[in-house]
Amino acid sequence: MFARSAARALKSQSRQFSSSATRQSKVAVLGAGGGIGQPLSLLLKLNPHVTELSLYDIRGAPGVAADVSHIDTASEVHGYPADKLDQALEGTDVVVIPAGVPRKPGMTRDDLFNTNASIVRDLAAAIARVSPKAKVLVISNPVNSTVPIVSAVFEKAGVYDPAHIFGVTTLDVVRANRFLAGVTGTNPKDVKVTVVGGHSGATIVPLISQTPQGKGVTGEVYDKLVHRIQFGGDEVVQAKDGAGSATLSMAYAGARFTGDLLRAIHGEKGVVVPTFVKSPLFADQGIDFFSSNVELGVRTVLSPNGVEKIHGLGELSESEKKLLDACLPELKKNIEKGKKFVQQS
Ligand SMILES: NC(=O)C1=CN([C@@H]2O[C@H](COP(=O)(O)OP(=O)(O)OC[C@H]3O[C@@H](n4cnc5c(N)ncnc54)[C@H](O)[C@@H]3O)[C@@H](O)[C@H]2O)C=CC1
Ligand SMILES: O=C([O-])CC(=O)C(=O)O
Repeated sequence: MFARSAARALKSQSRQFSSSATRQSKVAVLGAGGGIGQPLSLLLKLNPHVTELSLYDIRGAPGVAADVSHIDTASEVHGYPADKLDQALEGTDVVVIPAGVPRKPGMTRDDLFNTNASIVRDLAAAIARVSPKAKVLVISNPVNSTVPIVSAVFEKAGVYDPAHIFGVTTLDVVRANRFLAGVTGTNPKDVKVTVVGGHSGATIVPLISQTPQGKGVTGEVYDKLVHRIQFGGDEVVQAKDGAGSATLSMAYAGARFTGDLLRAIHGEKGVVVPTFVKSPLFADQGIDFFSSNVELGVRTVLSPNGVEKIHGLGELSESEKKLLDACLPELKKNIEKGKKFVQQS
């Protein structure tokens, strides 16, 4: 009896092992030659779920690919120059987009719209054509507008699955965890702040009251903490003094979110993280994209893997309700701007 159940357990274990070992995940990075793209490609080379890494940029991707490909992990790496976008996208499961220009001091993320909207639109059109089932992770700013742009392009192409398109807001979570740990003298690894809304200034809403560490943070300390989380990007832009915005922390955040999604794709249950997606939470107010905790996973409708479940916001403090009130109108404008851009294209 014991021998039979032990044999059954062993068989199921080996099936599990072989299915995860043989599952292929091809990940493409569009904008791989840039400040984020290079370290992001490096970190993805270290992820055991990535079996093939496809690096594309209008400048420098073959060089980055040659460099990263010497790292002694199992994945294959290929670099593609400007005229080889379709080849870069063929058969991809996940496409991460950090292509576009970064801010300089004095600019808002929305000031990047004129340049980045068309870059993201054109890359999205190529993904929709070549690899329509890929999960698309948008890093390029302004995220509040570029995610609606990618979604509208997919919709126009007739291949839109809202469960497959994600705005990467993980850097806001990373900052919130680090800064809250800083003011409370705790270890950031034990801090888990949910950040909701969007990804720019007042649209970034950290739910500090929902963490055990944040409960005692009030008054001026709280106000300064929230401001630092909302404007952490500006802190880096100013410190870099014209040389760009966050690249290393963003590469970490991008690799972390990609890793979370890959873990879910490879069968792990209960992977719940904030990300900016098509969302019902404030759709009745005309805001149909919103970042909140999302369970990543396997879906049975439309096609597999992606957004499994969108969580509500939970209980908010009075301060958080005010932050949310300030977030919504700005977010709505940013989303509408993205949608209108594609309609008029
Ligand atoms: N979501 C987030 O939390 C964050 C987003 N960002 C955004 O990420 C974007 C990239 O930032 P960086 O890497 O610092 O900029 P960067 O200028 O260093 O790199 C951008 C790369 O995109 C490439 N590129 C431009 N047009 C392209 C196209 N059509 N196809 C493929 N590649 C193209 C450029 O050649 C360059 O290598 C910016 O829009 C920035 O605002 C930055 C930090 C955090
Ligand atoms: O601030 C920027 O322009 C880049 C960014 O999105 C961030 O660092 O959060």
